[in-house]
Amino acid sequence: MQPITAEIVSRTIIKRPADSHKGNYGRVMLIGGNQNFGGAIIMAATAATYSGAGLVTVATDPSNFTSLHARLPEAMVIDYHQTDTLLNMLTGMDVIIIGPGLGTDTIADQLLTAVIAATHAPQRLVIDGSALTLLAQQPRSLPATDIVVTPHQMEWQRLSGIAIKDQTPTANHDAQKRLGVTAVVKAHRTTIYTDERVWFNPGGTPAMATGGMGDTLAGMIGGFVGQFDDFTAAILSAVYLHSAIADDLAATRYVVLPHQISTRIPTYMHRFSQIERPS
Ligand SMILES: NC(=O)C1=CN([C@@H]2O[C@H](COP(=O)(O)OP(=O)(O)OC[C@H]3O[C@@H](n4cnc5c(N)ncnc54)[C@H](O)[C@@H]3O)[C@@H](O)[C@H]2O)[C@@H](O)CC1
Ligand SMILES: Nc1ncnc2c1ncn2[C@@H]1O[C@H](COP(=O)(O)OP(=O)(O)O)[C@@H](O)[C@H]1O
Ligand SMILES: [Mg+2]
Repeated sequence: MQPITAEIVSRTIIKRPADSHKGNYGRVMLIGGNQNFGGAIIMAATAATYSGAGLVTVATDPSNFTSLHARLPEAMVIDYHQTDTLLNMLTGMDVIIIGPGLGTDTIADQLLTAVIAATHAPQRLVIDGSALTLLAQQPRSLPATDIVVTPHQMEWQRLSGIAIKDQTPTANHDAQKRLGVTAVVKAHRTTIYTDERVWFNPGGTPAMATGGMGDTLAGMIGGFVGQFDDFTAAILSAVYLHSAIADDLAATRYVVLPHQISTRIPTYMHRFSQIERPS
C-alpha cells in the first residue's frame, strides 16, 4: 500500500491556462436527491462546483429545485423523472455522478439502468451512495470507460460481498479487479484500489462523521476528474484534499460539516497549484 502524498496533489492541481473557459473544466451532471434526500445531491453539487467543475447540472426531484438554487445558483436543474430529456442532456456531459440521495425505489433503479446504458467513453462515471446499493442488489454490466465507485464499508460489503471485518487490502483488491472499476473504500483510513495499485489516505478524522460527508467527496471527485486528465491522480487528489481540509478544521472544531469543507476547496486548490514540482 502506498500513501497518497501532497506531491501527487500538487502535480495534479496545476495552474489554469489563461486562454480557457468553462467548457474546458468539465460538464458535470449529478443525478440523485429524492424527496427525502435532497440535501445529499445539494452537498454533492456544491462540492463539484467549488472543486472547479465548469458547468454543473443537477437531475433531481423537483421538490429540491428551490433549495438547490438558494444554496447554489451556479447549478442548472432538470427533473429526473423526465428520462428522455435527461438522457439527451447526458450525451453532452463529461462526467456523470449518480447516487447521492437517489434512494432505492423502482424509479431510482430504472434511472440507474438507463444512465448506465447511456454512458459511453470518454465520459467518466462516479457511482456513490444509493446507486451502489442498487448495483449490489442487481448487478448491471458497466460501460467500458473510466468508472469510480465510492462505497463506505457497508456499501462495499453489499457490492463486493466481503463482510466489513474481512475487508483487508488483499481481499478488497481482488474484488476491485473482479468489478473492473476504481474503488474508493471509505473508512477512517480510506483505501483506493486501481488495477495496478493499492493506495491509502493518510488523513481523516472522526470530526468528519456527519451525514453528507461522502456526498461531498463524490462531488469533489466528479469535479476533479472533469478537469484533470489523469483519472487516478484526480481521484487520489480529491480524497486527500477532502480529509486534509477536515483535519485542519478539526484542529479547533469538534465537528466538521460538509459545507465547511466545500467552501474551502478553492483556497486549498490554489495553494497546491502554486507549488512548483519537477515533473
Ligand atoms: N442530507 C441527506 O440528504 C443525506 C442523504 N444521504 C443519502 O442517504 C442514502 C443512504 O446512505 P447511508 O450511507 O446513510 O445508508 P446505508 O444504509 O447505505 O449505510 C449506512 C449504514 O452503514 C453503516 N456503516 C458501517 N460502516 C460504515 C462506514 N465506514 N461509513 C458509513 N457507514 C457505515 C452505518 O452504521 C449505517 O448503519 C445515500 O443515497 C446517501 O447519499 C446520506 O448521505 C446522509 C445525508
Ligand atoms: N472517523 C472517521 N475518520 C476519517 N474519516 C471519516 C470518519 N468518519 C467518516 N469519515 C469520512 O467521511 C465520509 C463519509 O462518507 P459516507 O458514509 O458515504 O457519508 P454520506 O453518505 O453521509 O455522505 C468518508 O469520506 C469517510 O472516510
Ligand atoms: Mg455516502
